[in-house]
Amino acid sequence: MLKLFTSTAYVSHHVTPAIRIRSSPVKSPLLNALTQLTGWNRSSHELGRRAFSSDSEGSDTNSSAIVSKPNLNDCLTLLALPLPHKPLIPGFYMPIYVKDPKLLAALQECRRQQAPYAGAFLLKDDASTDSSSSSETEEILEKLKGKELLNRIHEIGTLAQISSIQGEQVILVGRRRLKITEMVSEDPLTVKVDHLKDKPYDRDDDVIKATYFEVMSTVRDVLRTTSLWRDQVQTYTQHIGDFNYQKLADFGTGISGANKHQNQRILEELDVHNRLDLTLEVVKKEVQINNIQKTIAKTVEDKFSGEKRRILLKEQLAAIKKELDVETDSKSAFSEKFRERIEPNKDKIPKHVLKVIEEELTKLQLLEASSSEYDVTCNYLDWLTMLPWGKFSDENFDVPRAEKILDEDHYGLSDVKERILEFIAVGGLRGTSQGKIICLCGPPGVGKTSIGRSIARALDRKFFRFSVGGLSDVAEIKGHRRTYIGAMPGKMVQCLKSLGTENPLVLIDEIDKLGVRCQAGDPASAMLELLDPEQNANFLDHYLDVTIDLSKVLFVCTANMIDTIPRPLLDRMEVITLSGYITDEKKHIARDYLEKTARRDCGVKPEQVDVSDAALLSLIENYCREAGVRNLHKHIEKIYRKIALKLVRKGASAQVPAISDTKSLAKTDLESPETSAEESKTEQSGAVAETVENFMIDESNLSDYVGKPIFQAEKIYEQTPVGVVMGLAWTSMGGSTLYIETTFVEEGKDKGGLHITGQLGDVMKESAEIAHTVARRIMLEKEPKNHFFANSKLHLHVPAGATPKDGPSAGCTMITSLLSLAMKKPVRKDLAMTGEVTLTGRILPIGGVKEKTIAARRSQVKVIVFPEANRRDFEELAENVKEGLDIHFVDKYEQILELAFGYDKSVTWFHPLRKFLG
Ligand SMILES: Nc1ncnc2c1ncn2[C@@H]1O[C@H](COP(=O)(O)OP(=O)(O)OP(=O)(O)O)[C@@H](O)[C@H]1O
Repeated sequence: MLKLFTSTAYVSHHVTPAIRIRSSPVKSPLLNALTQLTGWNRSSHELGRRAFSSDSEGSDTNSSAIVSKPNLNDCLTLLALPLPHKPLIPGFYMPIYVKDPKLLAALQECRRQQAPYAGAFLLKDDASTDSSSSSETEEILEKLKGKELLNRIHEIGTLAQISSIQGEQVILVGRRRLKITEMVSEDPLTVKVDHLKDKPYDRDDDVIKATYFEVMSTVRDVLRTTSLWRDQVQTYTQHIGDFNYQKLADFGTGISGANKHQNQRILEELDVHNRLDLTLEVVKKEVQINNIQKTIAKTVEDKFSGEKRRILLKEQLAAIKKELDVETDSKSAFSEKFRERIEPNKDKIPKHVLKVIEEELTKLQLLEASSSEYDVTCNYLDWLTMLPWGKFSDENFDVPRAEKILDEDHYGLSDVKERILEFIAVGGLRGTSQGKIICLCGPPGVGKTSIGRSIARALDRKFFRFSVGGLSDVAEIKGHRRTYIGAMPGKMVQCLKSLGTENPLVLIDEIDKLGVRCQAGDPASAMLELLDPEQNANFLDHYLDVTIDLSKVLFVCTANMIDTIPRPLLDRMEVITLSGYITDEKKHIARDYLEKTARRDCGVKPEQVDVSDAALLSLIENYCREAGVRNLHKHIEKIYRKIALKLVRKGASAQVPAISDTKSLAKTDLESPETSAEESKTEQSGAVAETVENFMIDESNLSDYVGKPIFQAEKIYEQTPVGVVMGLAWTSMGGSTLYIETTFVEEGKDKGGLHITGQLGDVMKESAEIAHTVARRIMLEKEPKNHFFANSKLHLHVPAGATPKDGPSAGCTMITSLLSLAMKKPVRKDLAMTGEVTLTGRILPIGGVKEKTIAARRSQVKVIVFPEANRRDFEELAENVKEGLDIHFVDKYEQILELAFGYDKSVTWFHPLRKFLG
């Protein structure tokens, strides 16, 4: 029996509830017809002609095996069966459900009378009903009878063989095309029909042939994708006959997913070529749908396999990470890590911190691992648990050891060292050195930072340095709030984390250059909170959000001047001044420290270079006059670099040991001069030493190494001319000498006046005016007839004109310069002076006594005049600074007159003054 599973075909594309048959596919193997179909090509055309040459009548003959009785042509009056969803294509099965008992009985009667045929007609769409609702369509079918039904069905349909009737289910097999001609009876609807014949066509027409081949090839494509249809081919050809043009068209339509209208249209088409065209359209669409279906299936499959692969890889990665102990991304691993960190010193962690850690750990468990909040919490916990809660390095208050360390690292600075030792001694007695902020103040390069490092070494504390020069963002000190993206804790928390102890020595560099209050906050207040011993036991970093105890931290600040340090900060500091080095000190530092470091850094052996004392002196005097030694260090390095190059060029490098050897040698030099001397002696005695080149650097060839001298002598005049006096000034770079020059411009009755130049600040300008008034008064007192000041226009200048200057301390120098001009007498040789003067001629104290003394020595000054009030400052100076100087302390200007001009016995009005001075 023929079994074509139209229902299965519909299931794949159209779910048709009315057709509820579920038959199992035919299990017979692929037969020749399939082979023929799938292997069909143009070369087998002849075969094709033979196979498909039979016409529809012929096919009827072929199919007589199943439709043996009666002759189909006799079936002209038939029961009309309405089909709700699809017309019946000839050659295909269709199960239908007949609920009308009358119709069912009539159908059974037909079967019994050996004329098992009926007409199957597609129900037309009704505009008033929703054709898509199959249940409604069935209801309508039940109600429609007679004429009404006739009007609702298409007049062209199919002669259907009633294959079987089981209960309500009737299985029909399409045989031929029919057309209703008239109604015979109403219930059940019986009609008269004409059997339709295809229009005649030319089988050898190229176009129809080509269309046929195209339909064939497309059907083959459809069959390739659906194995089910392959079986249908076999069955179809077996029972209906080979594929002629018409049958191929019907077969293509039957297996396609075309809708009922397309199917009906093809059914009604009697022109074979047109029918083939229409079939081609629907099978092509079928191929397209199949392709889309394949793509969708593949995408879904890929997606599934990709996702599965990802999960698998993730699991593998987690396992590998766990194995390598780098498991960090899972919640439990993180929590475990944080717990492991806090567990050993849980008792030392402050309670409030421990509480926050626990809270955050609980929160971590509730968060989604992919959320940003999760990352923030992890980072926060990382910081909290990494801090050295309750960890301290043991402090060392051994004063002799500290003294040794300080001496080892720095030459001189005895007063500074003494202050530091006092500090350590106090710390030893108290058992702690906290609660103090040391501020090392002095010009650049005097060793403030390196002293800070030495203090840390002496106390056995860890060292951390951060510069606050120009810092204006408070977040640098106090951290960002955690809500900001990329938030970080402040410098202090970073310091504690990196050092791992709660009591390091923190060097805050350039505190005098702290940024000003701005939008980002007031850095001075933040610094105060950080440094103040009263406040810093509960320092609150914005990021950490829990208070931390910084009272154990020893803060050392450095500054170039104290004037710009915020007052509240300065108040809490213990200022230690480093005022710069005199030539002699610089010489020692250069010899014992800088030369050794430079030698080590350049890989030169001690016996290869000899820098003479005179060369060093010239270097200090003519190249590196500043208070510190950083520039001197650079110049010495320059010399050694040039020597290294010369050595290499001359091939001496062959004898110079490898860099690492020289480094270790140089290091030994630094650590123990005696050992290095011995070593070098031994080497000198060896064969290598004989070949080593020796460079001698003295005053004469110094410029070959460091270029032309930068400084001319500060001393412009051997003997200061009339109207010129040497003053002493202080700058943040150290002390310096400066000349005050006054000259006569023009004379005229009551034309007396003073013109001032030299980039002087307001204070210094006022000072010059005061000096003019005081000088005029003194002259009037001593020589009433001298009207020099009243009638002379004068000009006062302070070189160098490009350098801005200010301050009152040049007052006495200006008066002396004016008087020298008035008296036309130069002041005594080698004299320098400093001191503020009041209008009544009193001398007020000045600052920078040490720097000024050092500057005076540098300019070969022998006699210095200081205010009486500065006597103590001077007496505190080291002996080597004071040595060989003739210092005079004055509190009235008249005393300076005697010192400056007393050498000239012709000035009679000095004598009473000399008596006064004793
Ligand atoms: N008394 C000294 N003995 C030995 N070396 C010294 C001495 N003073 C300074 N130095 C050396 O001079 C160099 C510069 O010192 P340092 O950097 O400490 O200066 P600073 O005062 O901190 O300068 P700045 O104010 O510019 O920061 C360092 O190499 C230091 O070792």
